[in-house]
Amino acid sequence: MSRSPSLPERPRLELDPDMTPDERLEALREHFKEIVQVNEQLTEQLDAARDRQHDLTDEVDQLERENETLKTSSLYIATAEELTDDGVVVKQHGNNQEVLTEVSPSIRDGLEAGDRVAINDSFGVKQILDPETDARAQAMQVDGSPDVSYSDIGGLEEQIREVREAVEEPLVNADQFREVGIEPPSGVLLHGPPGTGKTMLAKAVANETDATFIKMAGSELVRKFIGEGARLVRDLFELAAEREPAIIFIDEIDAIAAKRTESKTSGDAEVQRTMMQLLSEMDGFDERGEIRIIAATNRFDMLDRAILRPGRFDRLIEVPNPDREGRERILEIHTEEMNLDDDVDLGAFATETDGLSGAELASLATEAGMFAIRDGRTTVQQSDLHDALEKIEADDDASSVPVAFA
Ligand SMILES: Nc1ncnc2c1ncn2[C@@H]1O[C@H](COP(=O)(O)OP(=O)(O)OP(=O)(O)O)[C@@H](O)[C@H]1O
Repeated sequence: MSRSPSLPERPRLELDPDMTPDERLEALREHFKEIVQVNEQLTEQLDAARDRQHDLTDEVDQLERENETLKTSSLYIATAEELTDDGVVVKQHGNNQEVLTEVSPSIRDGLEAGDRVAINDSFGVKQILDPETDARAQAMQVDGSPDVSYSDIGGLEEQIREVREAVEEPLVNADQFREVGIEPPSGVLLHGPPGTGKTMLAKAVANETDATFIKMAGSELVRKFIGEGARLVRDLFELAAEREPAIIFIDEIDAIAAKRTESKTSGDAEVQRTMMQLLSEMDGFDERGEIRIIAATNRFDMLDRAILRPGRFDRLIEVPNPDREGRERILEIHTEEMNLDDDVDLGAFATETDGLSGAELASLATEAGMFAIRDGRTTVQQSDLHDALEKIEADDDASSVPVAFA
């Protein structure tokens, strides 16, 4: 560091009593000149000192910022598992270490079990992570106990049987598979038109096996989390390992596993990376314990065949639109809580709803209820069902105007 220059000497005025008035005046002028000179030198030094001070302040700011970054980067991510009178039980991500730690009252007030938190080296909770800024939390929907059961699903008996065999059995009777010496299917792919109950099937199997349901939507990975897809897929499997038994559900898998196109845009490269990560997670799946993986797609034709190879999504289950009996059962399920007039014949009505999906039948039931309310009634009549069907078909026609494929 450079040393600051020493201050100029203070000029001295030496007046001799024998001096003539002219000589005294001359001496005073000389002294004045010296003072002005020293003043100039001091002003220059002061300016230089100010510049230096400025530089040093910048340097201090910079160091403070670096210090902050160093401090924050040494925080670890954990989940607050349980709030007790003695403190908070946190589980660190990555190594699953659980510790009981103390937390300041200000943080404690806003903390809830299940929150993701940042902890320091000594496990002190430093901050609650804002779910809005947490891509992992945004990209994954985690449900400890989904409230869908097999009996809520209409018309998919064969599909339920297959899902139970491929997903539920290996989770519940892992020993039996081991003893017989066969590997259960790695991944199950549900394919079929929109709104036919694919998500319901995955949730129901999680519910039935007391597994955590973790959903990730392929389309969001490529639209919302550009550049983070591969990392989020890794996080997905990591989270499942933390929460096992777990069902990973990847909806709209076609968004990340579509056939390779000729174009080599950076977007494609990113999607490729995400898919490669998914494949490598699935290939290393055997050691993963009680985790099963289910994916769904409405665009089976678009899928890259690489994901269908043995050891990956090797059990395909088609989930079609419901047949007449299926539609009747779905209508029964969705009108169960409704006040239906005695004249309502769901069996007959089901015949008229050919081509409707489960989701459309569910909203048809709600619409019928709305027609009854509009008419000032508290019971739903057969005519309300017909009106609702007309409305749904009209909405359908309006929305089937061709749109550019995104
Ligand atoms: N088979 C069914 N039985 C009862 N309800 C159904 C059925 N299929 C769909 N539904 C109703 O439609 C809603 C949407 O269904 P779900 O999300 O499971 O469809 P999906 O096949 O996953 O659709 P998408 O392919 O659009 O994601 C359900 O919440 C339910 O109300």
